Amino acid sequence: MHLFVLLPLLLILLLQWQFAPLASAISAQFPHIVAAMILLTATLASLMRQWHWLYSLSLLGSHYYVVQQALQRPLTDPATAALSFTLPLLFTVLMLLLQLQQKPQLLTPRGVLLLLLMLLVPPLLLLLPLADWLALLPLPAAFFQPVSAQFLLSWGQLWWVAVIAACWLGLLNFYAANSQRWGQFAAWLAVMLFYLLIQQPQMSGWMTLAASLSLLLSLASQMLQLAYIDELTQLPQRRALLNHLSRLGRRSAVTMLDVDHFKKFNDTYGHDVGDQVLKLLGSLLGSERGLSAYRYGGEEFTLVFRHNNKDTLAEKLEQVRAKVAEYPLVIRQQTRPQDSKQGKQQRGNTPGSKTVHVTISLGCAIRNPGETTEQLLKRADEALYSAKKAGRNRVAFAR
Ligand SMILES: Nc1nc2c(ncn2[C@@H]2O[C@H](COP(=O)(O)OP(=O)(O)OP(=O)(O)O)[C@@H](O)[C@H]2O)c(=O)[nH]1
Repeated sequence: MHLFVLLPLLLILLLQWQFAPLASAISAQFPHIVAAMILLTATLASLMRQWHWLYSLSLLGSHYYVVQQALQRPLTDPATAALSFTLPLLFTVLMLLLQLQQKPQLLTPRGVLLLLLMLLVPPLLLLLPLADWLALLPLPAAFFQPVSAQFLLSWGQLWWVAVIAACWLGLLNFYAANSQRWGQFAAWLAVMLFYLLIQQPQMSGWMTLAASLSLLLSLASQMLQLAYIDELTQLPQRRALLNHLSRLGRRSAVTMLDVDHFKKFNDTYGHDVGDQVLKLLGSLLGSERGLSAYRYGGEEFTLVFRHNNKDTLAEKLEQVRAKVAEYPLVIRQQTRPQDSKQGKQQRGNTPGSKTVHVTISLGCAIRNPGETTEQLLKRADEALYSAKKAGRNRVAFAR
């Protein structure tokens, strides 16, 4: 869950209700502050070569521009009312498009097209006779009724916003979405909240500010993820391990573990299948309780324990070793037929998959008084070496 991306929204609402003088001092600088925040986030994203963030930031910017240009009039004006009905719908469609599709590289024809779409489509609405078109729609009058005198969002809008928010949240959770997707959801929610609170002064500025801050937070979280999390195994990597080791307590232990005969495994089944093994190992180790697992590099992993009880350690490590050794790895047939006709003929005739097992060796070192983490890691590595020498698929403790 990346619900922290909603923090700017909550803080801004709190600021408005509890610290009104500060809020009005900030809002006096709108729209400059809002534009600066969008530009700052876009600059950071570009510096980090995360170009695909520019799509949602452009959409946010162009939406804000249209709101500034055409939604500052009373909603009793039919053209303004029609725009306030259509613009959130268009914003939602474009945000969902960004959310659902694989984002292309920016400097490709598809990338440039997508960027132009995000920048130009919202302002295009200003040129269309929206009020005339809406009058032709066979929708019941209740659909356009405002929810209340305070909340001018119509019942129809409230319905679709609620349904989309619920489905979107469900999908984000179901697919364990990354922080960028959560950031886009938070940005969308902030913009929708603007339409709900459209009567309040400066709401478009506040909510666009909240949306861009959510995108900034999710960008920062993605960068941290890239710096600390290994993409293949989804375990924290060596940099995170060194960080952990730098604040390791006196009562602690470190285990180095390594897949046995992994070179041979790669040679036999291919590097891709080898990657699948590391991925699986990552998820097995990551779900173990009472330890912190890291990918040290290659096919080596490190487990850090916050205690130095040798019996408990031996029991736990033996459990891990056995779990990996007993886990059945299903390897799918690698050589696919070139054409589909041949494939149809082959289907069912060839053995489609095969089950294999891998084993790991583990070397554990319990921290000695006054020992540095480098010495501790070195002893764990030596213990691993002795486990390998003693025949592999076993746990060895350092002396
Ligand atoms: N598939 C895959 N293989 C990797 C990765 N990182 C390292 N390897 C392979 O891991 C193998 C490590 O081989 P060795 O260090 O010789 O060790 P081993 O074959 O496991 O033998 P022992 O450790 O002595 O049991 C090499 O073939 C590397 O190419 C990776 O990310 N993916």
